[in-house]
Amino acid sequence: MEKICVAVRVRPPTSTTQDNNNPNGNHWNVESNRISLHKPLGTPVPGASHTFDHVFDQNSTNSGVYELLTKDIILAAVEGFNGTAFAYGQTSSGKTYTMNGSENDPGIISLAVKDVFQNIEMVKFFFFLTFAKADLFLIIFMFVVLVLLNISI
Ligand SMILES: Nc1ncnc2c1ncn2[C@@H]1O[C@H](COP(=O)(O)OP(=O)(O)OP(=O)(O)O)[C@@H](O)[C@H]1O
Repeated sequence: MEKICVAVRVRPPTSTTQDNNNPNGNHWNVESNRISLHKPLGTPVPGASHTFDHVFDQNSTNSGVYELLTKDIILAAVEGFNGTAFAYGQTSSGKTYTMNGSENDPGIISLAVKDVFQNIEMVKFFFFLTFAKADLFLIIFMFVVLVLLNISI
């Protein structure tokens, strides 16, 4: 993952931003990692086409955004690296929705917290396995030594 990653997420249109002439209901056209303003439909507005590291269209989900942009930051944070994920945009653009989410589509914060605890549990489990294995090895070793001592006596 790059050190800094900038992504744009298009939110579904509201009744005031709805563009009924456009099949996806808004003026924004998303192609791969490029977003362009088309107004009217099929007419790109000059100078209003930009590329980003990622562009999520209006059908994207919070978990999709999390998987692509934030999961790696969280996994690195558990290993001790610093990382930040933040949402920026005009009012009602969907920052809170993306961060907090809804019941059906939990947001970045809850997915991140879940992953942090899941990772801690996994680290604890491997830690336990490592020491349990070491203990078992020691017990078998002592048993073999005792048996050998017994035989030689
Ligand atoms: N991707 C989305 N899918 C469905 N609904 C969305 C989406 N993004 C935003 N909304 C809805 O749009 C409304 C405004 O979104 P939200 O509150 O997240 O905006 P905001 O950027 O946090 O605004 P503000 O800066 O005013 O706090 C909310 O009702 C939210 O549920």
